[in-house]
Amino acid sequence: MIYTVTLNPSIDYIVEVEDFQINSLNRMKQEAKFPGGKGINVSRVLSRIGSGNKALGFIGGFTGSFIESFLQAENVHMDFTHIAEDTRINIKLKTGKETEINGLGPKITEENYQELLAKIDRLASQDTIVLAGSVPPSFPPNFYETVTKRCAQRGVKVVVDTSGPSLMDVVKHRPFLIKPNHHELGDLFSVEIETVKDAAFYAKKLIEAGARNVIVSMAGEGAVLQTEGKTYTAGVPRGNVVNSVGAGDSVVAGFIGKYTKTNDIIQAFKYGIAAGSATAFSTDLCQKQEIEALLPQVHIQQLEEDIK
Ligand SMILES: Nc1ncnc2c1ncn2[C@@H]1O[C@H](COP(=O)(O)OP(=O)(O)O)[C@@H](O)[C@H]1O
Ligand SMILES: O=P(O)(O)OC[C@H]1O[C@](O)(COP(=O)(O)O)[C@@H](O)[C@@H]1O
Repeated sequence: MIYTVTLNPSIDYIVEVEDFQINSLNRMKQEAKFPGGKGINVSRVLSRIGSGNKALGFIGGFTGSFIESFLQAENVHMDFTHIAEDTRINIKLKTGKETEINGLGPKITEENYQELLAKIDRLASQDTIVLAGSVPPSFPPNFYETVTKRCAQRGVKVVVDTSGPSLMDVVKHRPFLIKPNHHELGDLFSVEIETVKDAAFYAKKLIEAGARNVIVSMAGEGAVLQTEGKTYTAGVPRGNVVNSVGAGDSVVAGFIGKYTKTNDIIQAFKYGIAAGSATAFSTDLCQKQEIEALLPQVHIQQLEEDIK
């Protein structure tokens, strides 16, 4: 079974304003509310592609109830830990450009923390855990490292999609997959990543530090998969980007859902990239048929200079 963990879920409030003016009253052209948070997005896409999964994490208040009802209606399985404060609301402002304002998130108590850890400690070697998104301010900043270490010791496959320096502490515990985008990867090494070759160079550094597979997504510019021996690149499909929120999460879901079924890393990479683009081209997260329609446009190539 695949478990996703969202420490800091959100309602993603998508607001479209035409001709946005600062310092004056703007009226919305369109609005939509979706459950958000990276692990929850991964769970929603996994459910849509028929991969059994369960969403873990913290949920609370009226915002939390909205998320639970929404997920229930989509038949996403959940085992959330309930907290006292409201789950946050993240604003995604579309004004021709995409501006995001993400909330801080509620307080998580020590008791909440221990309840979640106990659930995670029940996972076993046939399971995969996806740790995705930011760590709430009231939380131990090394949480992902702690969980990766504990899970890896029991043979659980660990997937981590987060940013910041804590990622370097995670990789030494041999996670199965990490998926930074090229900005996040660049920030880790204090460099600008502009080309697929740059991305491959720094992805190899993460492999040398312990990660087993690294996907670097570069939005419309393609993606790199670095394994322990080989480097693959993917060209992304061309299309009209409608809402790229959750595109990276869809890459993770498509990859891990396909890999769990086939054990084929290249097919999984291809499916992940098609899922990312299918989400970028739609208002909400992608549907299975949208992913599969894009598959013929995703071309995977192996780069020649592989590491040993
Ligand atoms: N302009 C685009 N055209 C086609 N696909 C895109 C575009 N932007 C994003 N995607 C898809 O979404 C995936 C993730 O996007 P990216 O912005 O790199 O990650 P994140 O959402 O984590 O920041 C890409 O690998 C690609 O499949
Ligand atoms: O936990 P963070 O880093 O604040 O991010 C949460 C946000 O990321 C998302 O999961 C989208 O992530 P991506 O666009 O990177 O795939 C939103 O649903 C949510 O609002």
